Amino acid sequence: MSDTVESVIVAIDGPSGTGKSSTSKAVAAKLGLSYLDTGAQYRAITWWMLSNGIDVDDAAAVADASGKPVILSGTDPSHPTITVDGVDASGPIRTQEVTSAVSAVSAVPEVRSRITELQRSIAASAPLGIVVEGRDIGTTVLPDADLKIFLTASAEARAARRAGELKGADVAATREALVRRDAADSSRKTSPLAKADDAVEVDTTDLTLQQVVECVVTLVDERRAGVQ
Ligand SMILES: Nc1ncnc2c1ncn2[C@@H]1O[C@H](COP(=O)(O)OP(=O)(O)OP(=O)(O)O)[C@@H](O)[C@H]1O
Ligand SMILES: Nc1ccn([C@@H]2O[C@H](COP(=O)(O)O)[C@@H](O)[C@H]2O)c(=O)n1
Repeated sequence: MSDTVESVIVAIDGPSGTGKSSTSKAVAAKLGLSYLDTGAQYRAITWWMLSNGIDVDDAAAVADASGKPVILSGTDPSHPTITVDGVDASGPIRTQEVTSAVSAVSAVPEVRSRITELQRSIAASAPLGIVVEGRDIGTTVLPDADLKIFLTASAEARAARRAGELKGADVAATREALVRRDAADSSRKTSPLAKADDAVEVDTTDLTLQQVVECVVTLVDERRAGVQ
């Protein structure tokens, strides 16, 4: 009998604020896997467009420029990093300006094909496996993932979580902004936010983060043991 553990690929998708990043980082850390935040990559390319004077509502201009920035993602779950042209982008990609513009940029097919290629090559080179989180990982980026999870939560719970993070933010305005972003991400033509047919749906509304992490770790263990 061998002691080697086979590499595993876990895809975690879902709308904004459902807990994808927190869950994915914790699961990857617990299982010794790499971690990739694909939303950070779309934010990074959006930040580059804004910084370089590209009109993000001009899809042709965004498409033309989409090959220019060099985006690098560090995949250690305890210290994920992202750089654009060698510059640390982890702070700037979280600004309101980027959050408001990212859905327009991520809807451009040339942006998606470039970032998807990057994501696949990162996943293929993860030594022990990887947890990749986003909107289209199970449907488009890694359709052969060993385990696909689709996280959901009520808009109220998600808004309360986000408003708690952005101290003093108005919950109703936060709810409206995340519902608007989800609608844009779900309705774009190219690989919209969607649950893969074979994904396990986990409603996190009434679960603590720890409960969600335990649930996903159990599902990974079951897949590794060959349980369906
Ligand atoms: N099950 C949970 N219960 C309570 N709070 C949670 C839970 N999961 C995550 N959170 C909190 O909700 C907030 C949003 O979580 P997180 O950033 O992981 O979501 P996300 O799905 O990655 O969001 P986005 O797609 O917008 O990046 C964070 O403050 C996180 O600590
Ligand atoms: N696989 C993905 C991941 C993200 N996006 C786009 O990026 C935005 C930001 O994502 P966060 O997870 O950081 O909130 C998101 O709203 C999508 O527009 C995507 O298209 N595909």
